Amino acid sequence: MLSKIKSIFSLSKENLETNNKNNNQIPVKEEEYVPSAFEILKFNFQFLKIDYSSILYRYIYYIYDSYVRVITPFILLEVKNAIVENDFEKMKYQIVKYMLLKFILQILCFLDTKINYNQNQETEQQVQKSILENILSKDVQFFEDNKITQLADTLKQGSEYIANELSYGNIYQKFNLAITIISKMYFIYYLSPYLLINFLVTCFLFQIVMFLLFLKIEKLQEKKSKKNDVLDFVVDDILNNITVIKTFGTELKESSRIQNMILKSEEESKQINALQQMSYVLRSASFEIVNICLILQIFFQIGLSAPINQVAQSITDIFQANYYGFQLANQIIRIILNKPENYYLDGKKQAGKIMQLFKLQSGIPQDIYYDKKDESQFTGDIVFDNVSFKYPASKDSLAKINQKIQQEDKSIENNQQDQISSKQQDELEYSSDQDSDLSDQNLQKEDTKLLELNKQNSAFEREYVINNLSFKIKQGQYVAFVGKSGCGKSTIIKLLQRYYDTTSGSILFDNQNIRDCSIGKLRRSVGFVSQEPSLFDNDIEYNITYGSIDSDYTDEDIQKVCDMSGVSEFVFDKNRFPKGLKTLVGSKGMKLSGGQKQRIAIARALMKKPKILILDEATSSLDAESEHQVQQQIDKLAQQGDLTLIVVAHRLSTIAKSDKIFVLKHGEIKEEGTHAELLSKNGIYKKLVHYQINFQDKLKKQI
Ligand SMILES: Nc1ncnc2c1ncn2[C@@H]1O[C@H](COP(=O)(O)OP(=O)(O)OP(=O)(O)O)[C@@H](O)[C@H]1O
Repeated sequence: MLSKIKSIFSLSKENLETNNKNNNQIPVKEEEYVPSAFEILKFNFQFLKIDYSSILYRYIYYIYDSYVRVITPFILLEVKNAIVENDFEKMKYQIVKYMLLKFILQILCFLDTKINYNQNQETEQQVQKSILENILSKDVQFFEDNKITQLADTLKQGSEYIANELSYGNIYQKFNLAITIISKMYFIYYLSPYLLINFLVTCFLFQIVMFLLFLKIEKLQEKKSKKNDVLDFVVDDILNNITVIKTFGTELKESSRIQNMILKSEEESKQINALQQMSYVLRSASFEIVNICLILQIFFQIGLSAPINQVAQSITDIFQANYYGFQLANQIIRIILNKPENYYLDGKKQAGKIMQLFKLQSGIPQDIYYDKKDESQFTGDIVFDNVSFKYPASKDSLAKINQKIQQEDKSIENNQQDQISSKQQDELEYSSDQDSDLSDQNLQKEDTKLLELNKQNSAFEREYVINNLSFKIKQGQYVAFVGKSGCGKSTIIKLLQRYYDTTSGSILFDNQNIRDCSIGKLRRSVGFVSQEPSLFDNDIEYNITYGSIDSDYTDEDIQKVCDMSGVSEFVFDKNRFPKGLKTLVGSKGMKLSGGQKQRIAIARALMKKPKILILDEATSSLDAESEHQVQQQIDKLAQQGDLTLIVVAHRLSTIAKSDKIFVLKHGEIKEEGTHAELLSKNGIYKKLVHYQINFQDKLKKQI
C-alpha cells in the first residue's frame, strides 16, 4: 500500500523511468478512483514549493492573527465591564489596545495577500506543467481510451484546484478555522460550562443529520457525473462530425438526443437540489435550535415546577450572562456547517480525477525527456520474429455505455410503473416510511446494475490482427506492404514504431529487441507519414521544421525538403500563397487541400533526417501528376541507399520499383518478392495488379 501511494506521488524523470521499466504490461483503465482525504492531502503536498522566508513570515502572521483572535473576546469583555463599572480610563486603554492590535493585523494581512497571490500563480504553473507532462507521457492506448477534451478539462481544473488547495491562504483558512473554534469554545466555557455542553450536543446532533444528507447527495452526485461524462462524450462526437450532420440534415435529431440526455441528468439535479435545500433550511434553523436547547437547559436548572416569574427572571439572567457566548456558539455552528458537502464533493472529484491520471502508468515507457546530446539512430536493419498481435483489451466506448444506461433507465422506469400500479391496488398497506425505504432500495438496485454494467464493459477481448509474422528488412532497402483493406498493414507500422507492444514474438532493430531500447532513439530513427496527416495550427514553416531539435536547420534544408516533397510547387506560388512558408494552415490544416497537407507531412518527416522512412499511403490524396513527381523523389531517396524505406500502398504502380513486396492477408504474409517475381507467381499480387489494370483500362475506354 505504501509503495503504491509512493508511486503516485512522483513524476521526476528518474521515477518515470523506473516506473516504466518495471511496468511493461498493458494499462487497464481502472474503476473510478476515490482517494481518502489523507491521500489527497499527501498528493497535493508534492506540488508545494517550499520558500523558507515566506513560510517564516507567514508563521509570524498566523501566530499574531491567532493571538488577536484569542484575545479579542477578552478585550471586549473588559470594555463591557469598564462600561458597567464606569471606569473611563480602563475602557480607553482597552479600546486603544484593540485598535492597535487590529491595525498591525491589517498591515500583515496586506503583505500576506500579496505573497499568497504570487505563490498561487507559481503553484498553478508548476502543477499544470506536471499534469501536462504526465498526460504526454502516456502511450497511444491511453489516448484511445480517453477523450482529449476531458484531459484538457482535467489539466485546467486540476491545476486550479491543486493550486488553490495548496495556497497558504487556504491552508491558513483551515488552520484559522481550528484556532477560531478552539478559542471561541474556550471562551464559551469561561462564560458557562453548561452552555458549552449544550453547544457540543447540538453540534453533534447537527453533524449526524448533515452527514446523512451529505452521503445521499454524494451518491446522487456520482451518478450525475457519470451521466455528464457520457453527455460530454456525445457532444464532442457530434461537434467532430458536424459536416456529416449537415450533409444528412440531422441537426434536429442530434439536438433532441442531447435534450433527452440533459433531461435524464436533470432528474439527479432535482433530487440533489431538494436535499441541498433541506440542508440549507437545517443550517439556518441552527440558531433557533440552539435557542430552544438553551431554554430547555434553563428549565432543567430551575425545575419545571418553578413559578413563571422565576422562570422568566432566570431566562433573562442566563440570556444576559450567556448572550455573548451564545452568539459565539451560533457563529461556530455556522462555520462548521458552511456547505461542507460542496467542498468535500468538488474536492474529492477533482482530486480523484487527477490522482487517477498520475496513478495510471504508461504501458509502454514513453521517454519524454529525450537526451538532447544523444542523437544516435538505428541503422535501419529490422527483423520481425514470429510476431503475433491483438489490440489490447480496452474500455468500451462511452457511447456504448450510454446506450446501455438508456436501456437500464427504461427498465427501471417500467419497474417503477409496475410498482406504482401495484401500490395503487393496496394503497394503505404501505406507510410513508416504507415508501422511502422502497425508493432507497430502488436507487441501490439501480446503482448496483450500473456498476455491473460498467464492469461488463470494462474490457472486451479482441481478435488477433497479426499472426506469426516473420520478415527481415535490411538497411537501405525499399520495401512495400500490400493487401486488402483491414489485413493489418497499418498495424505493422504501429508495431514498428512501438505504439503498441507485440502480444508474442519480438521486433528487432539492429539486432536489439525494441522493448529493451530507448523509445527516444526509436522515434528519432523513424520518419513517418500517415494516411491522414495532422498539422499544428501554425504556419507551414513551423509544421515542416516541427521535428528539428532546437531550430537546428538552415533555409537550404527547408528548401531541399520542400523540393523533394513537392511543397515548393504550391508554397512559393506568390499568387496563391503570398506569405509563402509563413502561411497559416488553420486548425488541423483545414486551410490546405488533402494533397498539400500530405506534402507538408512528407517534408516534415524528411526534415528530421531519419534513417527509416515510413509512408503509410502517404501519396493517396495527391493527383496523378503530383503523385508521380513525389514518387520520383521517393525513388531517388531509395536509390541513395542509406535510407530504409517502408511503404504501404494501395496503388501498386507506386511500389513497382521496391526491392521487396510483402503481400498480406489476415495478418499473415502470403507472398513476398520483387514486382517481377510476384507477377510470375500467378498469386494474390498478380490478381491485385490485374484488378487495378482492368480498372484503369475501363476508365481509359470511357474517356
Ligand atoms: N486501434 C485499434 N483498436 C482495435 N482494433 C483496431 C485498431 N486499429 C485497427 N484495428 C483493427 O485491426 C485490423 C487491421 O487494421 P489495419 O488498420 O492494420 O488494416 P490495414 O491493412 O492498414 O487497412 P487499410 O488498408 O484499410 O488502411 C482491422 O480489423 C481493424 O479493425
